[in-house]
Amino acid sequence: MGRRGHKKQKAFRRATVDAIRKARLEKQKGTNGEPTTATNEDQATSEDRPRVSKYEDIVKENALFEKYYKTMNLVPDDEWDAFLAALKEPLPVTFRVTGFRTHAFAVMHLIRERYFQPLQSSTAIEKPKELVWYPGSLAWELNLSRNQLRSHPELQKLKEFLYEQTEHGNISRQEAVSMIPPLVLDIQPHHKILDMCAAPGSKTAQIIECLHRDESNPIPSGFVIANDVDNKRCYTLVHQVKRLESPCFAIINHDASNLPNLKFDNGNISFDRILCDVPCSGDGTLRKNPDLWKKWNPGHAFSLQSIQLRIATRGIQLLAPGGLMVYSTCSLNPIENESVVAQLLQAFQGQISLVDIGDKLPGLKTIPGLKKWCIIGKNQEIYNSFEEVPKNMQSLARPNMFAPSSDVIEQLNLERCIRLLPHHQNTGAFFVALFQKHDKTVDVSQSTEDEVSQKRPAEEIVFNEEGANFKRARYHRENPFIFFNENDIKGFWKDISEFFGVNSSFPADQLMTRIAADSGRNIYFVSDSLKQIVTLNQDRIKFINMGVRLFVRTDLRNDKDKRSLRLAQEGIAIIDNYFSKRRLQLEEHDLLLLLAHAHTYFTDLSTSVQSQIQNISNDLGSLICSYNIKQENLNIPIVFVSWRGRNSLRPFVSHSSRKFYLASCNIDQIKINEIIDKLTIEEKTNNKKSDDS
Ligand SMILES: C[S@@+](CC[C@H](N)C(=O)[O-])C[C@H]1O[C@@H](n2cnc3c(N)ncnc32)[C@H](O)[C@@H]1O
Repeated sequence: MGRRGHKKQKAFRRATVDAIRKARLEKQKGTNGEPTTATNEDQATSEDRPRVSKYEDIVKENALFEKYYKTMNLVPDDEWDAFLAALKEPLPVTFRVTGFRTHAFAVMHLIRERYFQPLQSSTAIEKPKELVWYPGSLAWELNLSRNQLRSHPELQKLKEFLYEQTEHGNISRQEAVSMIPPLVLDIQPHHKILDMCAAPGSKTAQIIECLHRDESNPIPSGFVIANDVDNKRCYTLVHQVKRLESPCFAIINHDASNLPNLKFDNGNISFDRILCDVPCSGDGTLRKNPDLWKKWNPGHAFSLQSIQLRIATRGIQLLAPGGLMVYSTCSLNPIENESVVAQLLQAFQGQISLVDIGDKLPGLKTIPGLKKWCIIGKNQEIYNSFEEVPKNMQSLARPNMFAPSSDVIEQLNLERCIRLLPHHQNTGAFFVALFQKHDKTVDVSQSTEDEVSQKRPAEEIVFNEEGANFKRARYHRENPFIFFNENDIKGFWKDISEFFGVNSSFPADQLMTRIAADSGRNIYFVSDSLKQIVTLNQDRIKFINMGVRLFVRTDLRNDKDKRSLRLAQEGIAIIDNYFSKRRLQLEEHDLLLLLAHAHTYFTDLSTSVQSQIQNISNDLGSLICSYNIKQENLNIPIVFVSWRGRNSLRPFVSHSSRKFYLASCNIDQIKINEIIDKLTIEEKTNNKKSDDS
């Protein structure tokens, strides 16, 4: 190559790298350093922000983007204008009702009766639209534009309710297309599941819900290991999944492309289901991130393919024979989609194949994966094969980024992948491929040697200041997870279990703290499998969080006194199942009083509850309160913990839960707001009194 060629090549590389660095830096500022230009999950926060005028000024055009996708016939010719127009429109709000089935149906019933019903009579607004392909009628699309909100106060009420219930965890505002990958995985309660790139975690939450689909069993045998390379984003993930109160998940912090085998059951874990939702250039999120219009550049996809391929490759290695792995991106670019899929199918030839998911979700409009694509250079030149790529670009646009020859491609069945296009059902764009590992492939759990080099656990990969090169940084160590030993169970735990009447079948050896059993501030519970996983692997994998909190230590003077442990509301599913003493069955009168006040005197409670309290014992400490709200054909069981003081009862129920319960008891919204306002004042006065005393 001549001098001029070298110069040109250098200049092109520098421009591409600069663009990537800039995009990374901007992304780092916005989302804690994720090395992608967009994720599909920032909706809840970004939509609540006031619209920034700079977004309105953004010119939603990019000649390179348009030429690239038009040339490769990404959408049929006669749909091109609709496709482009949809990409320039803001995305409607979509949400799904979260949580386990009975509860989710109760929330949905309330939303329909209270908030959707009044909207039916209005002709001026768009009615809430069900996402028909989402099971159980639990996912919806809403038009909440400013004009709509202004013109219809009922819509404003719905917005407020959704906002509060999102805080509470009953609702997840999630982009419609992002709900698809967990649905095609067909998750069962016994599955061992890995979520490789999990933060911020809306798909992890969906997976955990599927794992708990049998509500009669609060501790399913399956589990979810949710991983993310970004330490900070792992804590967002903690926040997202904690509210599901499951003892069956663990969060780990590792580079997924290099994830060591996890020891389990005398071997290594091979996962039944894997979600591989890789970092991507994110041009499928243009509707939500309009600033991508000016940033779009083919270099993004070139630079990301390698990590996408490495993560997915590790996923296939960790998949059990017969298991399923879903690969997804919110990118339109075939370099990040079909090209990665094609390379995986060729690398694991005879071991994996694509599952046809076109018809898996009836009502969902999709197009099949592409079998032909091209690459575009910065100057709008189109290349259909590597031979056409000028030398100065050959280190970026690699041969494997092009579609394989037509005879090979026919055997790969790329048409079994699905693409979601924005104009088909008013969504973002998305790509999903589902792999199945053949039954006869070698099971990684049988191998004794780790196949991958293992990273030292106290290190993570971060971007340096320019955002381009990698460096290693040390992060703080997590406290270890310490399980109750025989002495703890025979001594310390015996007292507690007698106090609360804990069923003898309760597996107390699955209780753990982050310090020592008898002095940790919180006591958590994890499933049997997770206990095994953390015990066998915590010296080599960085576990961030796991399990559900059952007890919190209060400030009572005697540290070892059973009464100094308060029951934690987040462990209520386990508590309700195993704890038989210190329980109160409320009447509606009691429930309403307790929900409306910070403290309720015993003398104000129904005579039935007063006598139950007398029968329990004079010991201060936690009580478990239950009530069944009956709504037409629905029965909503409510169980919450409260603290028995000398003369009064104090429920530990958040404001958003109180609002939900009050609404379920048919209390009017205005009245609910009044109640909560008064409660806030009461709580402040109480706090002031205790500060003063
Ligand atoms: C598209 S987002 C995932 C969204 C997530 N699945 C959800 O539904 O909420 C991609 C994630 O991959 C993470 N990531 C990037 N490189 C990674 C790697 N090498 N290993 C693990 N995670 C990685 C990013 O930190 C980011 O959180």
